[in-house]
Amino acid sequence: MHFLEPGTGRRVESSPVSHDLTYDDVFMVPNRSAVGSRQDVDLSSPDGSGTTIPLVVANMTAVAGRRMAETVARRGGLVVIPQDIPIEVVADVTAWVKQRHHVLDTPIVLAPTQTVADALALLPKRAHNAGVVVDEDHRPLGVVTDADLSGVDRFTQLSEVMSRDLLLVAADIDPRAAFNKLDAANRRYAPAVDEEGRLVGILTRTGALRATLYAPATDARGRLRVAAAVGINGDIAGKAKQLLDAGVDTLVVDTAHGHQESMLNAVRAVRALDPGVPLVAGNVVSAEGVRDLLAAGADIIKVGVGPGAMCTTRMMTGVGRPQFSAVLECAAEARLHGKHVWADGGVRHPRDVAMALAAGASNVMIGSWFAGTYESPGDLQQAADGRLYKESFGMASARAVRNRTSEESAYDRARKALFEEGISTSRMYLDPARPGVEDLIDSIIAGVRSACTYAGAGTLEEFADKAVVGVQSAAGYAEGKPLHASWN
Ligand SMILES: NC(=O)C1=CN([C@@H]2O[C@H](COP(=O)(O)OP(=O)(O)OC[C@H]3O[C@@H](n4cnc5c(N)ncnc54)[C@H](OP(=O)(O)O)[C@@H]3O)[C@@H](O)[C@H]2O)C=CC1
Ligand SMILES: Nc1nc2c(ncn2[C@@H]2O[C@H](COP(=O)(O)O)[C@@H](O)[C@H]2O)c(=O)[nH]1
Ligand SMILES: [K+]
Repeated sequence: MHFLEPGTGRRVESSPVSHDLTYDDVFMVPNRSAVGSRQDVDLSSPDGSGTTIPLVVANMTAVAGRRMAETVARRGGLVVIPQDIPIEVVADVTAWVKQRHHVLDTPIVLAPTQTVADALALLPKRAHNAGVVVDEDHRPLGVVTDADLSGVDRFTQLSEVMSRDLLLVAADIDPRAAFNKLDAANRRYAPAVDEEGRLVGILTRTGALRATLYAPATDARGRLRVAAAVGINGDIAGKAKQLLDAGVDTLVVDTAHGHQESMLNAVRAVRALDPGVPLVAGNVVSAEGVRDLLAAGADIIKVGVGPGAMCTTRMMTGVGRPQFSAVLECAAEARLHGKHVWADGGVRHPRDVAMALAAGASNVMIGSWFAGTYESPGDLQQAADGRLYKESFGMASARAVRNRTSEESAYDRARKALFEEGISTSRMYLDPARPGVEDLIDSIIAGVRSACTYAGAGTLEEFADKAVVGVQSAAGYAEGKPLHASWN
């Protein structure tokens, strides 16, 4: 990456300003490009994590669960299951994700004798908003959607309200053929069945389209990937070993202050296990932090102190660093050692992902933004004005600390409750135009693909190499925003 010198337009090595920068402070100028199509850009990461799009979902309890994990891995990203989840549950989630289909979504399966109330409770768990009613042999009998369930008594059996007019597709159908079939029949989705007619999954029209545009993130055996985090308290090596035995594909050792001795010891302990999967450690924001964590045995360094949407660290402590400069410095240091960094926190627009990649990140972590989707673990709630939302909270909030320390003594719990560095409740509204995490991924990846071609880059490494970044004023940033109503 080069900076743009204001006024001259020359490309220079170092920042034209003497302060640190965050995503909003910077912009990119286009370069001459030989990349003919945005679709030709290869977004797979060089960092060994196996992502085919540079997105990692942050290890936050309000964001990263099994539904998020399968859905994001199917599109090529990776989800980190948080350290607060009991190991047995992480093992279950890992096994479940690894049995998921690459193309078909996991259906909501209902019996004809179940009630409208049962279906209504389950439909919000899927962006496609449909349940498949099956017989005892798992063969589809009908489907139910919101439209079938509204205005009906809640105890009505589904056999009475389901739509029996089924369009079925073969589970192994070519995605493009499936898209055409659904489009021709003017259907939004179809249950997919095996040769015996048993339900395997559900395929939406957009799901079929996406299957032609994305490549799933898969392990050596072709199964979807999932990552998991460990903290730095207790028997870290023991927990890490259990996670590895459960089959997680990437281990993340995560703490607020990643540049502390207990963290370095934790990383050494996990490295000593010879994990055989990428070992991610953080969070730090300086070249020294990167060096020490790499020396302790990390493969990938997680960068970001304070940019997170749920994070109050900077307001509580004054500690942190504007994220663009933090990523730039840390990525440069990691590169000297042949290693990589993940940019963690503060992403609110597709452009932020592009800027993080320009600064040299090999993947970009997103937390809170994805909390406001159907796939996050929380219950879907409705505000007084009718808008749908989910609750989000920080991993260092009183709420998270209370859960994490439930086994500890009353004294320790009370002591730890004092060090709150995150917010306990935030409403993350679902965007009516993009309510599912895949809708957000579509928009982010479209932005990133386009950014690469503007820079003349066909890969992420080329992008980080060729990007030309300038520093802008708040007015410059504001100019880039769209206008949703007239000026006056
Ligand atoms: N990226 C970010 O900006 C931040 C992220 N987080 C996230 O919150 C989650 C919880 O992390 P964390 O609070 O580290 O909790 P952990 O439970 O992982 O433990 C932190 C350990 O580090 C010790 N410690 C020493 N100095 C600090 C410090 N300045 N801040 C925190 N702990 C310190 C603590 O001891 P003792 O309690 O005795 O001091 C404790 O033993 C993680 O997911 C983390 O990523 C939290 C804050 C900032
Ligand atoms: N200081 C805190 N940081 C937190 C907390 N919970 C999560 N985080 C960090 O934020 C990122 C995700 O950032 P986002 O802007 O996408 O939400 C996450 O990976 C953590 O590093 C917290 O309670 N306090
Ligand atoms: K913040």
